[in-house]
Amino acid sequence: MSVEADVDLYDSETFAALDYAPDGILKHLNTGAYTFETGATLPQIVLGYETWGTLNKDASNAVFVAHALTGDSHVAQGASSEAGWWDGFVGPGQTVDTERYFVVAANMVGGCSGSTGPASPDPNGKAWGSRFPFTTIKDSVRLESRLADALGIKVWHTVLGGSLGGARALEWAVEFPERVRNCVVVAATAESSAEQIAFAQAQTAVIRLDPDFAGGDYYENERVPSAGLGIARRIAHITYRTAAELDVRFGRAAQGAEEPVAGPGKGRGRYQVESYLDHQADKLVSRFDANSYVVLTEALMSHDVARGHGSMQGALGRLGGVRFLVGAVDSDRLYWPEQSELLARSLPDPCNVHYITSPIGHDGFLTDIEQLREVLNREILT
Ligand SMILES: CC(=O)SCCNC(=O)CCNC(=O)[C@H](O)C(C)(C)COP(=O)(O)OP(=O)(O)OC[C@H]1O[C@@H](n2cnc3c(N)ncnc32)[C@H](O)[C@@H]1OP(=O)(O)O
Ligand SMILES: N[C@@H](CCO)C(=O)O
Repeated sequence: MSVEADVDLYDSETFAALDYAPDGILKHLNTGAYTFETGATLPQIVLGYETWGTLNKDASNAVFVAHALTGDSHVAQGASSEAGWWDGFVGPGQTVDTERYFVVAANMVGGCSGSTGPASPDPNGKAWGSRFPFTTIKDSVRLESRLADALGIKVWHTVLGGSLGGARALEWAVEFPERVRNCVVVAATAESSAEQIAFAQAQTAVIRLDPDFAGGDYYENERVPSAGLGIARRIAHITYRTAAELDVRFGRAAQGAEEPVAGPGKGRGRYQVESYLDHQADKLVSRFDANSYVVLTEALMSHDVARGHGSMQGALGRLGGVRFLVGAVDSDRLYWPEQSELLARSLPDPCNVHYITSPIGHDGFLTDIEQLREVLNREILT
């Protein structure tokens, strides 16, 4: 059970009393009106965020952790009863040591975990639904800069993330190079490739084709687009793992007593791997909003540091003052290591890519992030 405190940016006294405590508990900041990159304006954007540790006197120990597509601000357990998704990596005495660093994580605008998104009410109390503006990663970091302002953080010691979170970390550096000392980009790229856009489009298309999607305005209906969201997750989850892992884990085995090769008059059972995908789909459907999935997926499709800077070189060339650590999963078939290599050699100070060795593929940035502990603690979080 999370304690929630609503905090208004403009009520600085209340904010000062609440901003640093307790660890891992969801808080809200009303950042006011915001005009999105594409020109639409919403009268109010609230960011849900969590913090761990204490900001030091000169505000030089702040670390921003950016979550991935279906992640959230609950990076580490802290004082909450719920485990965090990077427990063991972020926490007291961990790689990102919350006894030394003040860690901040914000739920991305457009999501469904505490920040304003399509399910949030408009001024008349009706969910934004289909009227929620197209959102980009640049929007995400521009809004997060208001949170940094409110917390008194002029410069992040480090911005850090994997996958969509890595894209957010990189955009932080591109948008605000003077506000980022170190940038850690894991399993992410400088732009979404044609193949990444293609995988994503298959997911958003299947959600939109679910009759229960109702054009995005389903919040007052009895049914929500669970089927479409579940299929989107299945497509996505296959890209997060590898053929080799699925073969070793499941092979062609049947799920329990189910018979995938059915005789006459028999219903067909499932292979284990089908049951596994069904489970991954059901889990996401139980915790995620379909509109948010579309908004965040399309934000990732739009990812291109070059936009507004002429070219990738134009965007990255300005980052001479930022120290980078680029990480990749060696078996990642969604965010190809070659793309991380391209990013690393396109930086003003070209660097090596540090590899997570894992048979899992893209999700290795979640399951095996500890492999970056040594290099992170040697080069960045020293
Ligand atoms: C950045 C973020 O996304 S943070 C937010 C948390 N993120 C997520 O939850 C994302 C979705 N999950 C994932 O991406 C992955 O599950 C990870 C990366 C978190 C964990 O990976 P792994 O430890 O390798 O878990 P794995 O993929 O094996 O899944 C295990 C689940 O599959 C289930 N499972 C395994 N085999 C089968 C099967 N044959 N039939 C049905 N279910 C199965 C397990 O029971 C387990 O269920 P549970 O998660 O409900 O306990
Ligand atoms: N499993 C991760 C992978 C996406 O990067 C997620 O759902 O956010």
